[in-house]
Amino acid sequence: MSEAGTPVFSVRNLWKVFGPKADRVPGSELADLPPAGLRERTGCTAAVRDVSFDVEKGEVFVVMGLSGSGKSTLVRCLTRLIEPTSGTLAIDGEDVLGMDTTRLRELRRHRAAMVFQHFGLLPHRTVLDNVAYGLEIQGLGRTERRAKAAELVEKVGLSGLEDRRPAQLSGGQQQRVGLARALAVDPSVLLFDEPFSALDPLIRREMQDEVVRLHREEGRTMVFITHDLSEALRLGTRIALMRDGGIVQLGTPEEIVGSPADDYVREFVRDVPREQVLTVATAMRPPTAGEGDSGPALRPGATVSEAIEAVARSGEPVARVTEGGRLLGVVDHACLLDVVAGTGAREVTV
Ligand SMILES: Nc1ncnc2c1ncn2[C@@H]1O[C@H](COP(=O)(O)OP(=O)(O)OP(=O)(O)O)[C@@H](O)[C@H]1O
Repeated sequence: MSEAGTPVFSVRNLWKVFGPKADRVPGSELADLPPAGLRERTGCTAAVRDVSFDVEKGEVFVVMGLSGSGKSTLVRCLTRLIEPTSGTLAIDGEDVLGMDTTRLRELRRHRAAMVFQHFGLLPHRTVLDNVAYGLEIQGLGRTERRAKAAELVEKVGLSGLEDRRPAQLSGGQQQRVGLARALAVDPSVLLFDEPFSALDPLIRREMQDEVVRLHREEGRTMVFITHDLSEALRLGTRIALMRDGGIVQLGTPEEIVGSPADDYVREFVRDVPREQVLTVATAMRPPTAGEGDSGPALRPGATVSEAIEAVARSGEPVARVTEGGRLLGVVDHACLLDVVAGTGAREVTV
């Protein structure tokens, strides 16, 4: 159990193997075969391979990886839309693998709402009725559910479009309806399966901002699948980077970019502008005598890029990193340039 209390999801040694006699793979010597070898010997694919992690309350947990790395299978296992082959899985401390069909239905409807890439809206219903749909299933009366739906339509920025049908909306607007519908049931966790990948870049960016805003305002727990690194870095509190069914690294964006776990991750993040992800808390050094007296003050979470701007604007040689009035360290030109150049920057401790 973590400081934040019971995790929303707690996943241990989870496997999903597709193919004949899949059960024999986890825990046997077959489990150590590389994907091609496993396929050759058994005809099986290990889409999720011995994966363990917790999703903490209030975080945006991003599952990232290339096509075929196992992202969708993993997230579908969380609500047993795909049945795991082995392992353990709990939501809010309750065993998911032991749930009967009624409890599972309740889990998918109320506790873990999914937002898909293809919006799955009902074409003959209006925006308002699409949003109210989840509440109808929950058995809420008509007046009550329309009032609640109107509130959510406003929350996702669709006021004025309540009476339109899905075909009369843009892709981004349709995705907002999908989002409002998922929010309507007030789930403990929202699961997003590449929800924005079909949208054009500007709208996609707008929807990402929407997710950031919703997260900030409501602190809702989210699990977000993407194959897009910049999306993962923008949205993720933590990122699980998958390869061949396994998690190769699980960490904050700063940990993944600042301390890649292996060459694969290093290659993956090679083109990321480090100064936009790494923070002054990582780049700073202890002050020498008198250095703490002047220079712009930054919070430890400020990015190196923000620090460069602050130092340049102030004309001072250093910026101070402070928290609650306390001086934590300073960043000078050399510290900041080290990060940009990727030279000698302190490793981020995980
Ligand atoms: N029903 C299935 N039967 C057999 N193999 C499957 C099945 N579903 C997925 N796989 C395989 O499992 C692996 C992981 O697939 P998955 O769809 O989870 O990956 P993904 O990372 O979500 O990919 P994408 O980004 O392309 O959606 C792939 O090798 C895929 O071919």
